[in-house]
Amino acid sequence: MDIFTFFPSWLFSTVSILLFSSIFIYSLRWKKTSKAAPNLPPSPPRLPIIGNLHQVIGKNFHQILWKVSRKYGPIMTVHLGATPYVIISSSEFANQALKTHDQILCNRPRSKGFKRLTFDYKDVAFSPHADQWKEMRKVLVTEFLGSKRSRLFKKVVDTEVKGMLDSFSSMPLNTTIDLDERLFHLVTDIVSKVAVGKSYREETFRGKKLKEMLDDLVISLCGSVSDIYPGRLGLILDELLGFNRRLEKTFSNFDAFLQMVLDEHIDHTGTSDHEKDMVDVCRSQLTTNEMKALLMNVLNGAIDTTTTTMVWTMSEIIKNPRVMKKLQEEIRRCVGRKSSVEESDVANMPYLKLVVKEALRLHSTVPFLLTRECVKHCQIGGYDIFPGTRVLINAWGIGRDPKVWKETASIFNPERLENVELDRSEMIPFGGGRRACPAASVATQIVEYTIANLFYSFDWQLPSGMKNEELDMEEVGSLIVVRKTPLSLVPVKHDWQD
Ligand code: HEM
Repeated sequence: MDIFTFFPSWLFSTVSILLFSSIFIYSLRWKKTSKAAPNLPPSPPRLPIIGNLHQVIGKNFHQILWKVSRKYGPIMTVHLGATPYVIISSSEFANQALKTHDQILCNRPRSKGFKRLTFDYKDVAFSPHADQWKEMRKVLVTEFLGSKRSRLFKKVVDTEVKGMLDSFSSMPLNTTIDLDERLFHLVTDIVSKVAVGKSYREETFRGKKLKEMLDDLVISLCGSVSDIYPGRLGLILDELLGFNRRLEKTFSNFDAFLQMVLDEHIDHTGTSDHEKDMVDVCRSQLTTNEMKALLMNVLNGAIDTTTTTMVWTMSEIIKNPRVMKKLQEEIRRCVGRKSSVEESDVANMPYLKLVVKEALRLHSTVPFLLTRECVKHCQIGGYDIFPGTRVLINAWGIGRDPKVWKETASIFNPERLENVELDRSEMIPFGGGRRACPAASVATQIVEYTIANLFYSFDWQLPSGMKNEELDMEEVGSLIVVRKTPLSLVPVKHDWQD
């Protein structure tokens, strides 16, 4: 008795075909999956629940992860809480992320803080890569950073820088100035006057000054536990730790402040075109929430970054008397005897440009570029990056990488950049690709112009006979890297008889 006795032959053939084809398909799929077994970036050992948090929390995140990358490689995965982050620490892989895969790594992750403080992703910096982002970036570039506002920018920068120089000149001899504070005032006044027509720096709003509101904003943008513990645990912890309450308070204060700013623009209709600030020109193109989100980006993105870049540049010049002498010779030769440097003079100061660039190389004030999120599978350095993966690029480390900048990487030497073409993400203080900082050129010009004026009019000394070379350069901060101790200097009016 054979099997055919019980089953009709057609049924047997059908079952056999089905069986063989499923074995075939299964084996193909198995082959395919085993071939596609993900090749994930190496990862340092981590603890349950907290991942690698204990290694980075409370420390200079960029420095710690730079050290870890020396052991685990220029692309690695670290776990912050329950969320893996791919960390890129070489110009080669940064170039792959920002140029080759720019279209794939152009998203920003969603976050409770971002969502609330950007009025539901109406801004440029934190919104996902979508049409809304494109539109808002276009408005920012044309209405704030572009040629339409350049006349106002020039006038405001000129007036504010000259006002600062005059205030230094009128101080009693040997007065020590806190440059961190003074340059913060300068940049706040410039940015506020171009964006909203006046500086609100001295005003108090709901018991807070603008600086305090901006500091609260940064904490609330990044402090949500649910960003690294998605799901119920994060939500509960945000509530228990008071994050939700703080976020609402920060939002409510900032929203009310921005509403007041917008209300004050209602009767600005008569302002002439070149006197119009950003709000004047954008109000008719944007909804109220879009306008507020854009202002949030401008105030939050422009002030601390530009101030800190000026402070680090000054610090490096002061610490290196050879550079200071050469720079002052260039500026004074170029300008001659005038009351101050004009904007057009700066074009003839190649050494100044190298000095600012070299300071940006060593001091990426935003040490990690704003977090990217992968939208489609790609490979970097041969490792798989899957959709949804968060990617952090260590711009601070890349600017100091001895593989690119040789063993003298950490030494401030502007001449190293003379006649050097940089096109492979060797230094990325403004990021790269479509999400790069749209203000790189404007910010650099403001820094160059301010530095030129400071070193034209004054010879700077450290207080209490401290030697220049002894200036402390210790850093603090993870979102923005600032000096640990303020930069205190004594301005000495330059004596042209010398
Ligand atoms: C020296 C000063 C500045 C530095 C070092 C700096 C640095 C950066 C960096 C590193 C990024 C992230 C780029 C990336 O993810 O690839 C960024 C983004 C951004 N910056 Fe700046 N920035 C500066 C000044 C400014 C100013 C003056 C503004 C004024 C509006 C500004 C507005 C923005 C915006 C809107 C973004 C987000 C771009 C996007 O996601 O499309 N920044 N900046």
